[in-house]
Amino acid sequence: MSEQVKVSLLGATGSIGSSTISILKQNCADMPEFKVVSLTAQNSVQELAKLAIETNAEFAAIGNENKYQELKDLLAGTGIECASGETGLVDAAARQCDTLVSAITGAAALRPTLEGIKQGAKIALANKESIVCAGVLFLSEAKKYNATLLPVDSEHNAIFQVLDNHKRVEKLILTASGGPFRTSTIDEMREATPEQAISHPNWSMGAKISVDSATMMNKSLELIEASYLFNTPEEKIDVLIHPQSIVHSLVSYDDGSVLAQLGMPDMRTPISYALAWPNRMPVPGLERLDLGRIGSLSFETPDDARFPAVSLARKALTLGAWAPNVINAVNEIAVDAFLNNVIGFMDITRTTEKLLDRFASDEFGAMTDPNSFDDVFELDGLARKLALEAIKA
Ligand SMILES: NC(=O)C1=CN([C@@H]2O[C@H](COP(=O)(O)OP(=O)(O)OC[C@H]3O[C@@H](n4cnc5c(N)ncnc54)[C@H](OP(=O)(O)O)[C@@H]3O)[C@@H](O)[C@H]2O)C=CC1
Ligand SMILES: CC(=O)[C@@H](O)[C@H](O)COP(=O)(O)O
Ligand SMILES: [Mn+2]
Repeated sequence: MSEQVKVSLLGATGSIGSSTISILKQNCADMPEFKVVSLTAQNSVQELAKLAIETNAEFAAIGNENKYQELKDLLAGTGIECASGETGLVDAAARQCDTLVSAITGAAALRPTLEGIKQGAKIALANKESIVCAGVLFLSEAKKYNATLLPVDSEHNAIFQVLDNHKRVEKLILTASGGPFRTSTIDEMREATPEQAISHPNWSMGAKISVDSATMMNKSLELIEASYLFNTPEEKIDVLIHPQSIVHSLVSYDDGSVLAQLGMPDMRTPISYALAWPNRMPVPGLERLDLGRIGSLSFETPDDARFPAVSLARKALTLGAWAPNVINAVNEIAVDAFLNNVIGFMDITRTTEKLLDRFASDEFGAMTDPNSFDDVFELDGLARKLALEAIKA
């Protein structure tokens, strides 16, 4: 493989961002030659500048406008162009590249990711919130601009790797670690601190997705993500607790075959798969799976009483395309409130369910599916406003 692959990376300073940079900087035989186009961050201006210089990027954008001057100063004399604010992030995504890695947290990724789609880039999609909140519109936009969506989320990447005949699929089976409270009682979960909630047993990830794993809202978002990405109704998607996070997901077919993708819990595998697709590339420093050493893998059915988030996803998909947008927006506000010690751990899912029920009630009349991205942004804003009010009340 000698062709140069131009890559832009939204969310370069995060967990996915740093795993991606480590792949891009790998120096080994039989891998594509990568050229970094744009990098972005929200606040981590020094880290962003350092990464831009190290990777010889063309362009760096910082979301927080107050950090623009600092970024400019840090990049002075390097020839690296820079920008700030949401328009800066969108400009970063608008630069011509082959692959755009979407790794910003939350629905904030939607506008810049859509810009990458408009450029017809391959979208290595780690961010799940953008497809959850915009659903079919997001897919239609990708189709319209001939942009290929390559799932990076480990479960969806696993399914993508083993899904060979959609017509013969009986079930998609998403594995879930169960998070740090898999064996905790409800009383213990009520008292859970942010520090405990972000201590994921297997994966090292950003705070928001770590809390989502702890409530299992991550699996809720992933069920919706899988439903849209693989055009599969919720009743054909199962969730299976697998505490070791070695089997990343499974697909069962109507001839009785079940295909799974396995590997150590390390995001460099799905990231490299997306970057090299339709080929594969080596990842030399990554620990290899040794099942003999691991000995046994275990599986459990999820406990809906302690983790009601998965049922919430099913309910949302049944209600209509507006509902995943609402649960995503409310969850973002509730997770933030939990991390700032404003609400308790169990209040995260409770607030989300309460707001979903409110939007589904007569108070809002018959909710309709969004016709445009403006509709998506408007509902996202309203759900956030009402969630904040509910939390303050
Ligand atoms: N981490 C993982 O293993 C996995 C992550 N994902 C998904 O990937 C996405 C990123 O997760 P992760 O890397 O863990 O998150 P992190 O919190 O580690 O990193 C988030 C990145 O996005 C930037 N960012 C945060 N908020 C904003 C905003 N409002 N506008 C613009 N940029 C912003 C951050 O910049 P700054 O540093 O300046 O704050 C940082 O670069 C999420 O959607 C997550 O669900 C999916 C599967 C696995
Ligand atoms: C690595 C990844 O894809 C995460 O989404 C991970 O799956 C989180 O673990 P949970 O299975 O605990 O949600
Ligand atoms: Mn995942």
